[in-house]
Amino acid sequence: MAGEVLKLKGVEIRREGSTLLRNIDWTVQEDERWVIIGPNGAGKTTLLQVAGAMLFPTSGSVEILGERLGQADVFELRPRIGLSSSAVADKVPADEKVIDLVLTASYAIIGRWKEEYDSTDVTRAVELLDALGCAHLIRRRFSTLSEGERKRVSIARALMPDPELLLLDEPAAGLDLGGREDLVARLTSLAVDRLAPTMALVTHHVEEVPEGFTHAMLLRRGSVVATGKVDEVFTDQHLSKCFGLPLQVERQEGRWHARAIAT
Ligand SMILES: Nc1ncnc2c1ncn2[C@@H]1O[C@H](COP(=O)(O)OP(=O)(O)OP(=O)(O)O)[C@@H](O)[C@H]1O
Repeated sequence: MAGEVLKLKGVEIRREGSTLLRNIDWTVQEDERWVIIGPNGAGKTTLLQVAGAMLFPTSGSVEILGERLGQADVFELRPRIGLSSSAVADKVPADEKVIDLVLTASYAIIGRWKEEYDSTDVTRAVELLDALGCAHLIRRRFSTLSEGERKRVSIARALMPDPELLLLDEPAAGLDLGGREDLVARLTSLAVDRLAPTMALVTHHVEEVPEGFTHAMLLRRGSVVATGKVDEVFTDQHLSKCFGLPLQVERQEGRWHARAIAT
């Protein structure tokens, strides 16, 4: 069996009297691809921040890539994780160039300073941007990009350190229909690539789940509604409970669709 990449036990996050995550148990094996779904405010981004070693739990234990959060050096751990999130994008300095934003992922830092990069790093960054359809944006300032362009650049950045764990927070948000379908196709290729990193993807929509994603967790108000293999988790009953309205879900040619049932 492949190794454990993530192991969360009894994780709670509390802030200002609110419980953002409640008693979360989550184990992710190396060859698994996870999707985390839930309504606004369910705690999805918070969970991904924990998995990305960006947030420490108030209680419970977290192991990431065999390292225990609280004991491990996060500055050594973070470059092993690729995280694409608007929480990262929001921290980018206004004058940061796209190429520098991707390059600095090698050190898991934001904002180019005096670090040295060799030609191999630059070539890799350019190739990743090209693969995500962003070659023409290399010299642009990140702050001037459209929402969809930012998403693609953020994914290139997340892949730059050749991560062992890839975390994507709402990668399709803000993309137009063509952009969404293009991204879903790229993630499908990545999901079935045996050499690709272990992945966890956050979304609000089952329509955005790429084929090849093996497992799902449904979150509502900080608690797990259902977790396990995608086929067993994506049921009318589980999704209706998760989103708080009667839903019907179906799978056609590998893609999922959900809609409200008229009452
Ligand atoms: N510092 C804080 N203090 C109090 N509540 C907070 C704090 N930070 C986040 N929250 C709340 O925690 C909840 C979970 O937030 P989170 O961003 O993880 O949800 P989400 O599922 O990603 O939501 P969305 O789908 O809207 O992006 C939200 O209700 C949010 O308002």
